Amino acid sequence: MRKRDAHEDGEKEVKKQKLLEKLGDGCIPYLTPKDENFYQLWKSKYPKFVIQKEESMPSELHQVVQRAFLALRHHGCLFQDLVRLKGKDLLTPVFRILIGCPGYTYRYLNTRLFAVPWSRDQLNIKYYNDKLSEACRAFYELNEYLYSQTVCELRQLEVDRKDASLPQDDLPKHHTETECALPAVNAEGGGDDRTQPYNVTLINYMDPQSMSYLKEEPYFGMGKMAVSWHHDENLIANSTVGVYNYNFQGAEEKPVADSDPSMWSIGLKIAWDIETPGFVVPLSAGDSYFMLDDLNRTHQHCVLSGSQPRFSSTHRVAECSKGTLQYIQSRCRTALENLFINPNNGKAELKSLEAMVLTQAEEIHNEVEFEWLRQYWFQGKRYLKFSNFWTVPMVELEDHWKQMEAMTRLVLEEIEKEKWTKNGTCEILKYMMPLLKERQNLRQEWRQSKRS
Ligand SMILES: O=C(O)CCC(=O)C(=O)O
Ligand SMILES: [Fe+2]
Repeated sequence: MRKRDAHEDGEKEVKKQKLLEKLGDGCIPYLTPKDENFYQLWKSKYPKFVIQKEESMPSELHQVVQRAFLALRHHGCLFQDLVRLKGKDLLTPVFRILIGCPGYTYRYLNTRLFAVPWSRDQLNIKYYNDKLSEACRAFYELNEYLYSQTVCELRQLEVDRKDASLPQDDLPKHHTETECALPAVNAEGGGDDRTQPYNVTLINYMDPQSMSYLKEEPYFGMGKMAVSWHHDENLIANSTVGVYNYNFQGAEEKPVADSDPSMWSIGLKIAWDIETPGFVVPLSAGDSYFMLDDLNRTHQHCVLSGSQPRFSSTHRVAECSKGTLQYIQSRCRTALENLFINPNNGKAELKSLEAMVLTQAEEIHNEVEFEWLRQYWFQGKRYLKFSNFWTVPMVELEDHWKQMEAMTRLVLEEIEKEKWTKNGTCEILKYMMPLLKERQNLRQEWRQSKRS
């Protein structure tokens, strides 16, 4: 694990313990739609959380998306992730797959997920079968739709903010139609990070009947959690998260005549605040919700389990400056620029022995090994179930990595030669040693932690 992550985890744990202490045996109140002040609380403390009810989305899109979810499940294409939380390796209770822009990845809780590419006609991607190809296309369409709705909702938010001084209804709006004839979000013009299109969706699935243990929500007593309190990580600052919810009648479940199945809900709370009541919003099949603007930063959310099996498609703007295939390929090219194959004898040589050049290559060596190759291969063959998209690039990255291994050996052989002054060797080692040590530690960590 990265040192910074460990440090942040530690700080968070201390803060959390303090909150729980302050709370003692009591619980903080939370409100649901059954409570009188629910809508007022929504408007005052959670206005950037918005729901669009099932009716507002075209019914064909519901059908296509719901069929896609079921196809993923039918073909065994959803997986529990081994994530790292507070220094422990844990399997997520929800089963997941990342779908998104070709070549994009999303990193959460020390795990990098590789997007199964969503299909656009012009792309030459071979899917394992038509059903999975259709499924990826469905999430592409859902993504376009949710993005258009996000733009509307952000505009509405801006209008509401400007009108805040004017009297308003008490009820937050449930949009039933696309209402895009509103002023632009960023009237000043220029790019607005908040309205970047979603580039990936993380699909979640859980059947509570087959989960023997789910954690109880600890602060409010909201019930069993499928996903614990968190902020979504690794997103563009202030970008919205848009989620489509689909719970359905499971095969083994016996419908009970007079008691409703308990509903799946989203819990929201203000981060590190035990004064403001929590907020629980039940979801029906086909509802979508949006965490607009900076809501994901100021608030935490959790998913409270209902009794039915449930899918969600969570669309996000992943921060991908170091997370695309294009990026890592170009990094590898940079590292390998220092490698020269002598045409006379076919031997590998280093072009430069400058400390900075060598160090950069070792940095990239670590990056491609731990952030890409090990992450990919640890997740096994899950991506092959969909398409051939990642196969060739991963073989190529591995090939680059092998060349970098050779480069490291060349440096170490080189500095053993007698011609080097002590200072020269020290200079190189001073920069390289930390990276080589990091490599050794990370290799050991991977061996230990992933063995389980
Ligand atoms: O399933 C949901 O509604 C949200 C899940 C979630 O919070 C996440 O995947 O980050
Ligand atoms: Fe989340």
